[in-house]
Amino acid sequence: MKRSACLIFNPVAGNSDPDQDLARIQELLEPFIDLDIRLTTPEVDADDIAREAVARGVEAIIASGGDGTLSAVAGAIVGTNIPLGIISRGTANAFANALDLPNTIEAACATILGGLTRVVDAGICNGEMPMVLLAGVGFEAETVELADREMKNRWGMLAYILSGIKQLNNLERFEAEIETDDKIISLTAVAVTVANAAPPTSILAQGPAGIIFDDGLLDVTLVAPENKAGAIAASYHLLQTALSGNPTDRDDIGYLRAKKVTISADPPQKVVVDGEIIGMTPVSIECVPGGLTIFVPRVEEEPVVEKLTGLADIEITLKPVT
Ligand SMILES: Nc1ncnc2c1ncn2[C@@H]1O[C@H](COP(=O)(O)OP(=O)(O)OP(=O)(O)O)[C@@H](O)[C@H]1O
Repeated sequence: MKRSACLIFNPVAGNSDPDQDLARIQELLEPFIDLDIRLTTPEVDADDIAREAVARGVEAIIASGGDGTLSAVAGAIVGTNIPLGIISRGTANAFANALDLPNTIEAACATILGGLTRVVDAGICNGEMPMVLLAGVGFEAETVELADREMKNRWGMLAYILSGIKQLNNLERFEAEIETDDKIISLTAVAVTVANAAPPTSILAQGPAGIIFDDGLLDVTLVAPENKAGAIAASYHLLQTALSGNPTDRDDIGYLRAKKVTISADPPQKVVVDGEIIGMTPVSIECVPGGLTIFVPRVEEEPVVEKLTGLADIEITLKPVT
């Protein structure tokens, strides 16, 4: 029997032609999946459509849009066991990058058609708001707020970097208190980030490097430089941490893992969750182990790590298979 899925499609996400994108998705998926296509509008958000699809008991949900759309759909289906397909068409594609998912339409559709699923963690903020990627307090929230729609349209991914650089001039330190299951930590910080999953570009989350999104724990990074020069050095170091996969060893950056984290700040700081400002501190975030089921690509076969051709006088004798 043909599979079926509700496709939630944001027609204004990213910079590509939405009609072409939708036609391509239909061309790739519809031979194999009956698609119930729902477009988001300024009035009807992706999470409303997703909740309605869950209530109808759909077999699978496919979300296509920028990080806002993907997070909204994922958040609405946390805990439902309905498999989620992701087709990224946004500016940063943090969602796909954080969860090791492809970010072209073709590869994303192939992943959905492959049918392989993986259970990953989610998070819940203040007991009610779902979180899939990360919550940022302080610097990250201010940076996200600066990178508005116009800037993203104009500069794409660079918008976040430019607003980060701009924000360095208004660097504000605050007294942070971080409470976990077994500790209360007080320090003067510029950013506290709580990640369930994070792409390498979310540098303020990279204290531990390699963030694990199915271990039942949240990864907390504390960034506490004393001044702007320290903040620049710490940011650069975190970028290297992300790229190398080695945890930080700087004195002004700390990290820990916890199931639940509560952050207070003096003065109170803005809080951003999955790219949206949700309010001010205090904020509480708890891990929801195994909260999401997503379609994932098949693990690539190991690349060939042998090259023996072309060597002068080489002789190779194959041994019998034992
Ligand atoms: N038909 C529509 N017309 C106008 N706005 C819409 C429509 N559908 C959704 N939206 C708005 O789009 C926003 C979500 O956009 P989304 O994050 O998916 O894309 P993006 O902003 O291009 O991506 P990114 O965050 O990666 O830059 C929400 O604010 C939502 O209200």
